[in-house]
This record gives sequence, C-alpha cells and structure tokens, in this order.
Amino acid sequence: MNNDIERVLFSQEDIQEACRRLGAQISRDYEGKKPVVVGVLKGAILFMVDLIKEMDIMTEVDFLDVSSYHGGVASTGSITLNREIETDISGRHVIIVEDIIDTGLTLQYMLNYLNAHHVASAKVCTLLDKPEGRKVTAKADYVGFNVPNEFVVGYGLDYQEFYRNLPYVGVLKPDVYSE
Ligand SMILES: O=P(O)(O)OC[C@H]1O[C@H](OP(=O)(O)OP(=O)(O)O)[C@H](O)[C@@H]1O
Ligand code: HPA
Repeated sequence: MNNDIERVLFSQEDIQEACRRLGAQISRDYEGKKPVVVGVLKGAILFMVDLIKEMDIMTEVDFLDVSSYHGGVASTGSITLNREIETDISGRHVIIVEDIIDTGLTLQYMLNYLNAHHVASAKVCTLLDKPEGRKVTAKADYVGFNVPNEFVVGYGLDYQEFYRNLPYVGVLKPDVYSE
C-alpha cells in the first residue's frame, strides 16, 4: 500500500463488483435507448473505463472537463470548464459519470449545463458519494459507495494530481496535505 494512505476504503475487487452492479442497473433502465455516457475529467477516467464495459446497451461516450479543487482539499467554489462535450446532446439521454460528489457544486454546474443544451434526460452515476460534504442539494441516481467526510484518493481521485493511478480508494493521511 502507498505510504501516504491512512486506510483503504474500497479494494479493486470491491470496485469491480460495484461496476458490475451499476452497469447491470443502467443496462436495465436504458434498455432500447442509446444514451450518451459522459465521463467527467479527470477524476472519472478509471471508473468510466470499467463501468462502460459492464453496460450491455448501445452507448456513445464523450467527456466533459470541469475542475474546482485546483490542488487543495477543499472546493474553491468556482467551477472552470476546460473542455465541452463534443457530441450533439440536444434531445439525447445523458448519463454523467463522476468519481465523487462532495459539496455538490460540480454536479449542480453540470446539470445546469445539460439543461442549457436541452437534453431529453440527465442522470448521474457516481462511484463515491460524500453526503456530509454537501453545500448545495445534489443527488446521484446511481451510487457505488458512500464515503465518510474525509479526503479520499485513488482510482482516479487525486491530491495535487497524484494518486490517481492507485487501484483502490483510500483515505489520504492528513499530514500529507497539512505539511
Ligand atoms: O462535489 P464537489 O465538491 O464539486 O466535488 C466533486 C468534483 O471534484 C473533483 O474534481 P476536481 O475539481 O478535483 O477535478 P479533477 O476531476 O480533474 O480532479 C471530482 O472529480 C468531482 O468532479
Ligand atoms: O475527497 C476527495 N478526494 C479527491 N477529490 C475530491 N473532490 C471532491 N472531494 C474529493
């Protein structure tokens, strides 16, 4: 295990099982539809790859890049749009794939973005949900796991751009970011 990790919350096997469960659920809910699955860069990269392999439906994939943490462990509260969705999503069913919902500010921003693009429907699938972190009302439709109100990294989630490649999700030792 990486020395900066206090404890592992979800192993690679736990995550694969969650991907299978969520992929099956989404496949049932979207049977006969052809949704656009939108991964949110960069945090959702690993989850997106594993999740779409478990979806037994016709899907298009695309990416949206938004950020708001800019190296810290707290949201700056202002969202930067770094890359737009290229697919014409007007009139389409869109599934947003996120690594984590914490304050809810990013999700709120993305749902406004999708509404402004006149999608047929918008749903959100997140690997992790941190309900105690909420600053605004935001709810995911599909959730892998709930996490405690601590800073977590791994499986796409970063601190200062590192730890994304860990195959598990763990709590970062507080002394790493308080140094
Ligand atoms: O609910 P919130 O408090 O808004 O936090 C959730 C967002 O924060 C992280 O993104 P970040 O801004 O760190 O960019 P990244 O995905 O490129 O790491 C994460 O990937 C979510 O998109
Ligand atoms: O706990 C977290 N870890 C990494 N990125 C995040 N973005 C929001 N919350 C978190």
